[in-house]
Amino acid sequence: MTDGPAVPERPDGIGRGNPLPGAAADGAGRGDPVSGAAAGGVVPGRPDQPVRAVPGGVARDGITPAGRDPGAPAAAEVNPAELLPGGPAPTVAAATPGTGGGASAERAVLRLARPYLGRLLGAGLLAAATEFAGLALMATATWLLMSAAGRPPLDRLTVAIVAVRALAVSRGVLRYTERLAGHDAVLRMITDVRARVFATLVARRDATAQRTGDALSRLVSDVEAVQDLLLRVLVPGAAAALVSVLAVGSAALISLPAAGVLAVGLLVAGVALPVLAAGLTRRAADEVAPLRGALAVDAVDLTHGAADLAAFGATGTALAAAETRAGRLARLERRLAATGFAVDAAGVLVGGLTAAAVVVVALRAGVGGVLVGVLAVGTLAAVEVSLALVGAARQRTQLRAGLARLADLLTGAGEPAPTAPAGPATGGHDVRFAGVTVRYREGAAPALAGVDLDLPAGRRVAVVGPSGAGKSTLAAALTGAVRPDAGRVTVDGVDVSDLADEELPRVVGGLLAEAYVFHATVRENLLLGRPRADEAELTAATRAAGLLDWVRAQPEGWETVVGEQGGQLSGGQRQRLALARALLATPPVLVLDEPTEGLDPAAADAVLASTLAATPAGHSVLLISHRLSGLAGLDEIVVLDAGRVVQRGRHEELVARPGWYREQWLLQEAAERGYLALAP
Ligand SMILES: Nc1ncnc2c1ncn2[C@@H]1O[C@H](COP(=O)(O)OP(=O)(O)OP(=O)(O)O)[C@@H](O)[C@H]1O
Repeated sequence: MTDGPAVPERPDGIGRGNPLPGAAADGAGRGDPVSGAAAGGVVPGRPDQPVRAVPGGVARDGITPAGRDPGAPAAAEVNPAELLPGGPAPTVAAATPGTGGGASAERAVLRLARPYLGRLLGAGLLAAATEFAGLALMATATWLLMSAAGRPPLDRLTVAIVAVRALAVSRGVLRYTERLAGHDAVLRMITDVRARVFATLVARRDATAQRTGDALSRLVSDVEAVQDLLLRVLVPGAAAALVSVLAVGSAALISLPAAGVLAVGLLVAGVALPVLAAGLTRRAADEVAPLRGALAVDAVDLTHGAADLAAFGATGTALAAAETRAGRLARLERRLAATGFAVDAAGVLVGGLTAAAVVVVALRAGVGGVLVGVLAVGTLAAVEVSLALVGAARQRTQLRAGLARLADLLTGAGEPAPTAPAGPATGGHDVRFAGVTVRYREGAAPALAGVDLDLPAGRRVAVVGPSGAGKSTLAAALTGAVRPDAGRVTVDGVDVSDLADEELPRVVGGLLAEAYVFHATVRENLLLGRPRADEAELTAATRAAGLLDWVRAQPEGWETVVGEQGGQLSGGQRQRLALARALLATPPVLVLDEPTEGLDPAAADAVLASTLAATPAGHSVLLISHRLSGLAGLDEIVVLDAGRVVQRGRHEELVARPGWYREQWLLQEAAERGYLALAP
């Protein structure tokens, strides 16, 4: 707080509703860098359950405000597609969340590969050609060596010699082009996927967007799972299957029975072993991706929250919890590696046995010595190629969890539904709180108790009151982050909870607590408010928020990068940037939770005045404020205390009456003028 000693301090503010795109608090809530004690719930003085976010707000102690379905999908107010250079994303079909539905998650993710299908197919064919060239090289070289042992005339060997050279060279060239084509296709695709994941995370209102470690893991590991799925599973898997068929066909030209034995060996190596490998590794693999995500969260929490953990004497406990998780991950990875080695060894055995069986069968079928050698070596090479399917199956199993998480994310919030405000929303809406009671926990004192409030179109109301009075809960009830236990919050007569997730943000929006500023340019941060805003609109909003002079003073102007979490800005500049973004969105019902926090009194007055002036006439404003200065122009001021409305009226009426408002106003006035000693 910067408003002087007379202004009550805020509590840590956990549970502040935050329904805006990009306004997700980085962690559990205001002033809580420990992100909900994710590292095992170790923060003293806090319940040991992790903080859980509900759409639009974070519930402490894993308790969702009564009545709110924690599983309800969050709406993406910003259309992620519009943030991307490539235009709208292909729709991702529903994947079963958290699924056993690895295949459906795969399908959902693979839909993203559609634009790159041609390139991927090319890469697959090149991979098959590479493998087949290797197989043919082995077989031809064997024929050449064995034939040469009989010292035939050179011209009988010439074709084979040329073929060996050609195959050796072409194999290298093919391998190179296959890698080039495969990586080119996949890197193009995952760049796109990563951008979509980022945009989706930005737009989400739930826990995913609140946990930077988890978000990082999604952006890195889960997206890499897509890369691995294509490069290490599908492309080599398809190539191995194709080459196996070609190998059996080639062997059949020499001996049908030998080809039959080879087919059986290839089926064991290419089908049975992969199924076995997948089965053996599935359970451990399913645990690995979430554990990696949790460890990433631990790392972020331990780093960002180091000072707080140390201050609370909780560093040791937090480290121990993270180490336990790391130990579990290491054990799982060791188990996966051991299983992998065992299956690989079985694969080598299958290769040897198949080659031996092929030799026996070929000899019995009367195949000549040189060709038996060719069949034996060809079999070894073919089985080796098909063993790629074992690796692919194992890899696929390990990717399931990451892919499912990714599919969940993109399915839940990545749909390019036209939820973003395309331009200034016009027309006002009537908001009404009728007897609203909110209780965060059964038996606890209500955060709001029977609150009535009218906010018709065009009206401007301030909600003030001491810390913990329920001001933010009031805003959260309006944004749908908290559902009342009793009473109703309605917009144009429709209960807020009956409005579709994407409907409400079109009507109600603004600046809520701890708006998040992204490690991006000023322009990009602002465009979250209105993706298609033009220069004039950016300028107007930034001017109203009191940030325009600063932007103009920067050498990079709008393109100034603001640093991670807006770290290269002062607290006041961050707040103004967030405010400008909220103003750009121009929701018909503008909620402003402490819009001038972090600004000095003069700047706060100026910014509040220009903000109110910038709000279109028909739009209503719900202003939550600790500062009482600058409220004189508002239609109504509602004073909350312990969840109840204790005073209401216009500024001049309230300062004339004894009560909390008058006392605080005098106190703040005195404090701001530096006359604290004279205050009553
Ligand atoms: N998610 C939550 N879980 C449990 N209790 C909560 C939660 N959020 C708020 N509360 C409690 O509800 C009451 C009202 O909190 P609220 O944040 O609405 O107050 P406020 O007036 O906005 O306070 P401040 O001005 O300090 O931000 C407080 O007692 C607070 O501890």
